[in-house]
Amino acid sequence: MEHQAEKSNGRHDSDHPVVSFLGPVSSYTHQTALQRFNDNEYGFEPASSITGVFEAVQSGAADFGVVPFENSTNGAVIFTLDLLADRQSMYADISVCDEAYLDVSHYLLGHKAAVTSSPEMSGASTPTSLIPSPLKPRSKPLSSIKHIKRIYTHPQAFGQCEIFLGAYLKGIERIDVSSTSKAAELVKEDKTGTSAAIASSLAAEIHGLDVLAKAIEDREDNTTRFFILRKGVDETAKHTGNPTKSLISFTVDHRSPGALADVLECFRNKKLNLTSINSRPTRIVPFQYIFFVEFEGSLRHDPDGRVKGALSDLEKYAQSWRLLGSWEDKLVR
Ligand SMILES: O=C(O)C(=O)C[C@]1(C(=O)O)C=C[C@@H](O)C=C1
Repeated sequence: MEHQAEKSNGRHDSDHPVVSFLGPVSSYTHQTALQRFNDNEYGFEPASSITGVFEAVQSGAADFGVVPFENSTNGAVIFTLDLLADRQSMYADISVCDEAYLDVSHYLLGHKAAVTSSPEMSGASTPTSLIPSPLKPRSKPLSSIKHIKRIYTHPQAFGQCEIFLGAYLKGIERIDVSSTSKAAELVKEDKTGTSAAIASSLAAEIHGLDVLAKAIEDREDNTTRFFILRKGVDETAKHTGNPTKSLISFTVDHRSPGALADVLECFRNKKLNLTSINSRPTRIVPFQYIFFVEFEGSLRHDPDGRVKGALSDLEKYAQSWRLLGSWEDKLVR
């Protein structure tokens, strides 16, 4: 039976706008794309990297792009921040037009050991003076995983499963790959049966892998936030009356004391709540940064002019800045 998510559906006719996502199929980004865009109305195209999604949107090969932005357990997705930093002005037309949240539950996938014994290990770490009360993993292996010699996944997923990995797979080689679904693909290809992937239950179904452990994420509330990208701004979009958020990037003069505080003050003065702040190296001068600030509000619906006011004040303190987009706040509080 073909799974709905097995199709990247490859529709390219003008009737179907194309959505580019970090693939291959069954990645969490793919699942988010399917959740956000109706399968009958859109074509879905996997990209092999987050860069590929940005390129597809900037070139017009795709109408929309879906990229991970941050995870509630492990923080910012630096690949996406680096692309939004756009140091070489390669993605000048890209804007963030929406966000989507996905509950992320990771599975350990692989091939069951030829002789299946019980899962032996208790998962209880020995308390040490340094860690007197080690955290207990939320789940345990369903069968023995003693044969596992290497684990593949996306670096974000490793960071979300540290307790389980520390308890049951300590010291096992970790191999970073471009997505969790790529990891599942590689494990399927490894005929030695000694590789495992951290990926979704959907990836297990699609690649026909054995589930060695379920729900191995450190926290039950593990959630990833994704951005929806498009080229330019949809001037026809109607304001729904729901709360909005915006994202800007900026640089400041690093020799000027308080320059960053001055920029942040622009938002405080206009009573605009900040919802996230991140930074990445400029890669021009060591230890100088491009900052990202997300705030509640939108320039396109700004009845009391607070956003306009903050952005015009910011002109005085930022060396350079860019409004990366505004969208409807989708966080369920
Ligand atoms: O690897 C995937 O499946 C992805 O869609 C990427 C990604 C991420 O970069 O955060 C998405 C959700 C999870 O947080 C882990 C990985």
